[in-house]
Amino acid sequence: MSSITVEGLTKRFGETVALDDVSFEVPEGEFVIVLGVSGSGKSTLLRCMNGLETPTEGEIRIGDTPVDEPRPDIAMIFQQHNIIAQMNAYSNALTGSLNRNTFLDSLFQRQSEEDKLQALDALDTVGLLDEAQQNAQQMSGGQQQRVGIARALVQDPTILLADEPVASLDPGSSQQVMGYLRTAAADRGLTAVISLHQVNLARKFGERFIGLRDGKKVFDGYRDEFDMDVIDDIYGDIDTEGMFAPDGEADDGPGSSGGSDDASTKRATGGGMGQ
Ligand SMILES: Nc1ncnc2c1ncn2[C@@H]1O[C@H](COP(=O)(O)OP(=O)(O)OP(=O)(O)O)[C@@H](O)[C@H]1O
Repeated sequence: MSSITVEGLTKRFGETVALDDVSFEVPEGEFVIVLGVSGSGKSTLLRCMNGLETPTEGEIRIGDTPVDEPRPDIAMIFQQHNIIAQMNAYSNALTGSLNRNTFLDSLFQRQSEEDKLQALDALDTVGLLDEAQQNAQQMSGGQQQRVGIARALVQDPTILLADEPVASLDPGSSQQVMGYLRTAAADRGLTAVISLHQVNLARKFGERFIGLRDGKKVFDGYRDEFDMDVIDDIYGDIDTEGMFAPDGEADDGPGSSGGSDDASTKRATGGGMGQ
């Protein structure tokens, strides 16, 4: 069972309350986007879910098992994808199998045929099979993040977490990466929790949304409830203009829901935005 339960999660760093009694459940296979301004607690939530931070109070469970350390069935994609620039896309993707192989086996690429096929399959999933032999340093930021997704898939997780995976990408690449993330999660039945700060990307690719504000959960609901009042609740007095990244001209990649992007339409027409 790869459902996620977050129960009464509080995380304090000294005097700072990064998360304040946050609870929610994510059923197996659901694709959830966490939204909030900088400092609202998104990274801390994902780091607790991945076992990288220990809750001050409360608990995270995968199925019935508490998460108290990083584990191979939970893959995490970061804003800085940390792929190895000198290695090609295939070798980078293959490092996702590190947890199943010794360091020496990995160093000399003595992984099993199954692991190697999995690396090629993961590159195919993110549209980079033809670039498998290309050095990562020659790839664009968006392609490098797609290699990061492939590496996470080779880990063979049941849970996929991504902390602002498109924060450093241009709008076109952001849409492509979100499309591939969505497709990868759907095709493999992964339970996915992705943090974002661009509202229009969230609306385009998300099905369920969790809003954090000052460490508290202020919204938890689905596309039909995620309206401008909710966006105001999450972002408060903050000017949300910059969070509506313009739509890119690049191909959206697979998985784009093509859902209406009326939030950005409202921005363009000046209607309904809380200031
Ligand atoms: N290791 C830490 N030590 C001290 N304070 C921390 C630490 N990590 C996070 N915080 C604080 O906890 C709060 C929530 O931070 P967090 O990084 O989770 O927010 P965020 O929504 O992910 O922001 P951003 O989008 O800027 O990454 C902030 O006030 C932050 O300064």
